[in-house]
Amino acid sequence: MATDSWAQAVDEQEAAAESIGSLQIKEKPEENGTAANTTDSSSASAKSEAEGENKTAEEDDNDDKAAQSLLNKLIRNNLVNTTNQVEVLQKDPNSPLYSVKSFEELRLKPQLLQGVYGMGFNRPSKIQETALPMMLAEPPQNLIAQSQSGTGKTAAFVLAMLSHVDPMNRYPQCLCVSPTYELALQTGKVIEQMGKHYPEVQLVYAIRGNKLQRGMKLQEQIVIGTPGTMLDWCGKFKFIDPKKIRVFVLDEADVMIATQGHQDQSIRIQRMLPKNCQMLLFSATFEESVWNFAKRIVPDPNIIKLKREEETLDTIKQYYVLCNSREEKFQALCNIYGAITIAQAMIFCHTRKTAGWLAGELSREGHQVALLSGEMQVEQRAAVIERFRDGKEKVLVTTNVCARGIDVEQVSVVINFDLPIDKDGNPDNETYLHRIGRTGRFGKRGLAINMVDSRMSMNILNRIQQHFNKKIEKLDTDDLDEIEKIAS
Ligand SMILES: Nc1ncnc2c1ncn2[C@@H]1O[C@H](COP(=O)(O)OP(=O)(O)OP(=O)(O)O)[C@@H](O)[C@H]1O
Repeated sequence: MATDSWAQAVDEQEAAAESIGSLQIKEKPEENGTAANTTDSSSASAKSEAEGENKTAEEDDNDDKAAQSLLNKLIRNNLVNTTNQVEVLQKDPNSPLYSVKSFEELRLKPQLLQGVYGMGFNRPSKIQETALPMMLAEPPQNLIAQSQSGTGKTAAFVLAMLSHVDPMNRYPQCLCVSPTYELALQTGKVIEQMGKHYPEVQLVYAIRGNKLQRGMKLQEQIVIGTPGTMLDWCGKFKFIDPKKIRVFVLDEADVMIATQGHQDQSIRIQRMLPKNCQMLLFSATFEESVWNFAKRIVPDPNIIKLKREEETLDTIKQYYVLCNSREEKFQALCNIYGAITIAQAMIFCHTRKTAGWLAGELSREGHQVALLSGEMQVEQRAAVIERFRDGKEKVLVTTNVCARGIDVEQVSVVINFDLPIDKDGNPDNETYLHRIGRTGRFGKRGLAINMVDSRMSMNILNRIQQHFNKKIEKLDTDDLDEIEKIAS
């Protein structure tokens, strides 16, 4: 069912490689802080400089306190969820959490129903209600599915894998590939929780550092991992017999396709799978060229696609703060620090270098922050995420390595210290959506605050607004009335 057209599409794509720019490797950004971080003599900058000169230090201090207290209020108000907010949303046909069906009507195995209810889920979300019948149909059908961040995609494909496994067979039957180590671990946890009452089904992690003895054959039915290790386990080490795989899931499928290394590895795995293996591709975003490529590699797919205006979640309020330089952004961040630590916050930087610098400066100011970036050892990264998830750290400074999938319910604020841009300096709309989607999980409210420090970054912000056709309001921390209005 799966392999031929994927391979063919890849060959075609390789032949046409030069013309498909968006499917080429996205290099790790180097310190470009550069364009975005250097001061620009924009009129906005000049205005705020002039205003700054007219203030005494004492007035500045008062402004900071007032701004901070109002921001606190704003964040608190955004955080307050009525207890039945999710239930209300699930009855609103316009909400991505809406469903007409119950989990029982989705005909899940009793052990899985127990797992679902054990996790505190009452009703399926829209993507769960729509995708599950397609994924559980006989004969199995392929699916490419898009749904907003935090709307339950992981739970949907985890339920599909658990439903398809034959627990009597002691060998891998489902493979799930994630782009990062952290995400693979997190998805594994969901499988463990959801499969809690189905102990015959076992899971193993194909991730760096999980060393197996040569020659051994895995007995676990589900393998979750990152593409490189998964490929080695299927090919080089033969721990997995790929011919016995019935379900192949690509989580964050667009990045798996758009990043050359991941794409090559995923394709090489996919080429080893049987023709009737079910392919499931999930993401919150699919850029047009990636979408077209996905449709060519997945035979006869069912498709669930969002309209552009549906991609952003209304539950996440978006603002920007105007500054003059990187130092001013840092100062603005210090001013609102008290407010963002009411719950938990993630601060995104464009490069590892900026993230390291920012975490260092915040620590020097006496703020407790955690840092997570790509050059850290994977075990260190897992430990940082765990501490953050447990609420031991309130603020996580990071890069795009954490932009996708990470699900920490208490995150109420996302700050884009640097706006997301691609290697050509254009807005990276998909990454923007994934980053702000770290807040507002499953109907929770969230705040996204974008720090703008130059004419160039203002231009990027405007293009992001145009792309999603969604206004990003200015957050003027000097304007008490305005903030009161937002807060109410
Ligand atoms: N039916 C449900 N009822 C209540 N909570 C749910 C339900 N489905 C999922 N959740 C919870 O909602 C949160 C977000 O779900 P999940 O991580 O599956 O979203 P996602 O769509 O995969 O997000 P992302 O696009 O960021 O990867 C999780 O904490 C999950 O436990």
